[in-house]
Amino acid sequence: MLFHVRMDVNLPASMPEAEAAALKATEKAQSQALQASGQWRHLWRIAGQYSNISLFDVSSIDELHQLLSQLPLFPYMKIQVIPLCRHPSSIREDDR
Ligand SMILES: O=C(O)C[C@H]1C=CC(=O)O1
Repeated sequence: MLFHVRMDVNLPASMPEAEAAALKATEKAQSQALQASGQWRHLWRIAGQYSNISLFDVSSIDELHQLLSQLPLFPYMKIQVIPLCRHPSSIREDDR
């Protein structure tokens, strides 16, 4: 199942820089492991914002929730999820 996910990150201004840097480093490692596993299929930065657009390929909405809620930055993100299904006119075999 494919999901389009938008994540907007909002770290509190009061968070010490070292704590923010550690959170971002852990998040990066976790996101790269999920990309390597194929569950986090694409990751793009939204230009000019501390936000990303991602494509997740998981077997259920519960798996997606589990995965997103375990991200280190989860407490500081607003997340929007759009479920995707195959478009009948798509020529891409992996669009499912
Ligand atoms: O930077 C972000 O958009 C938030 C998050 C997603 C991947 C990652 O490394 O951090």
